[in-house]
Amino acid sequence: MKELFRIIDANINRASEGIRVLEDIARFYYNNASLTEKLKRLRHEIRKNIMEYLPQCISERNALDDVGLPVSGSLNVDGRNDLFEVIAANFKRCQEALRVIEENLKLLGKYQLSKLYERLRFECYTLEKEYISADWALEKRKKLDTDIYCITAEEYSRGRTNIEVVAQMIEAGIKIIQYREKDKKLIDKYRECVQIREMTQKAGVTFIVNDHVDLAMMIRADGVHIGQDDLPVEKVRELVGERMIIGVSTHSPEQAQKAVAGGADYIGVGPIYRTFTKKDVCQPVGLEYLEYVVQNIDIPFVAIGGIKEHNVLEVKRAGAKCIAMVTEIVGADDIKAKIESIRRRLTW
Ligand SMILES: Cc1ncc(COP(=O)(O)OP(=O)(O)O)c(N)n1
Ligand SMILES: Cc1ncsc1CCOP(=O)(O)O
Ligand SMILES: [Mg+2]
Repeated sequence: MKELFRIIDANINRASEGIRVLEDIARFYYNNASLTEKLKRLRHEIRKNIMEYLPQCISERNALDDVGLPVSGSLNVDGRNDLFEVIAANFKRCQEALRVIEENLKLLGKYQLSKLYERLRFECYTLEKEYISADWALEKRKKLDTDIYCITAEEYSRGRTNIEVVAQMIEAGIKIIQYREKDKKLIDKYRECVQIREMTQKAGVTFIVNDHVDLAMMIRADGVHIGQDDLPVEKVRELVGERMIIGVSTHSPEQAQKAVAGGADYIGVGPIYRTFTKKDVCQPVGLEYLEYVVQNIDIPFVAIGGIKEHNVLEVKRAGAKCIAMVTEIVGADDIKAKIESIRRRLTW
């Protein structure tokens, strides 16, 4: 039975290390004092309660002869490159370890202590929920909290590539960029999106891909924008998961309500004015529909369609906080100067 202490020892370490990873992300990445404190308390509880058996645990420890070591070294199970995956994996690691401790304490006849580790495991489930909600709140909601939503369109970019245009948008301090290209081959869109993902990631800019859910997922975009003729938002949500932003184009109150009910994170509201940028565009919806959205819809929205420097203030005064422009920006002589000029006007 003394081998059971070896199992308990390994799992106390596993659980504490998992919590430590989560604690440091909460502390240094999210600056979340409340979660940091709760995780620290949990980590101390995990270690403190086994103290009386620490001598047995240590004497059974034999890391060098661990038959599991070569196996875990040869499995490629740690290829995580997303913070969310790291968080999810470490909660699982900790919960599994606590379960193992619990079962082995039972085998040793230590029922009271086993119950205590069961309680710690349940605390861990609750903390996971709190942690992930805090993570989403930070990662998702802030992303539409910006004035100008930029959208690419190489055919109107005066010979500049999308990459050059995006670089200038980023330099001008734009915080959200959508990749929208209608006529390129999918493989070319993919290659451009890979580059733009890298540029936006480095600059802390939110990156949305228009139309292609698969492409958005593949390049780890922050979100995807879909139209009325695309797949239903509920189904897109099932595919992309909770972390990705979903934007939905709307042209009427009914469509807005449906998008909200379906779980959209934001809606596009437009076309406000006449536009020639979109080939299959519907009639302008005018400021009237925008005003309906301002008063009745409580998710973020972006006004779009025919918006230029000369009419942007009117759109803002009708209640739009976030305004999308395609040709006015990508077609400008000097993109940075144009953005600065629009921003000055928005402060009038
Ligand atoms: C922010 C934003 N709003 C609306 C649209 C238009 O989307 P959709 O109706 O699917 O038309 P296309 O852009 O795909 O032609 C958008 N892209 N972005
Ligand atoms: C994509 C889209 N959706 C509604 S209008 C529009 C195009 C807007 O382009 P512009 O800002 O050049 O009028
Ligand atoms: Mg579309």
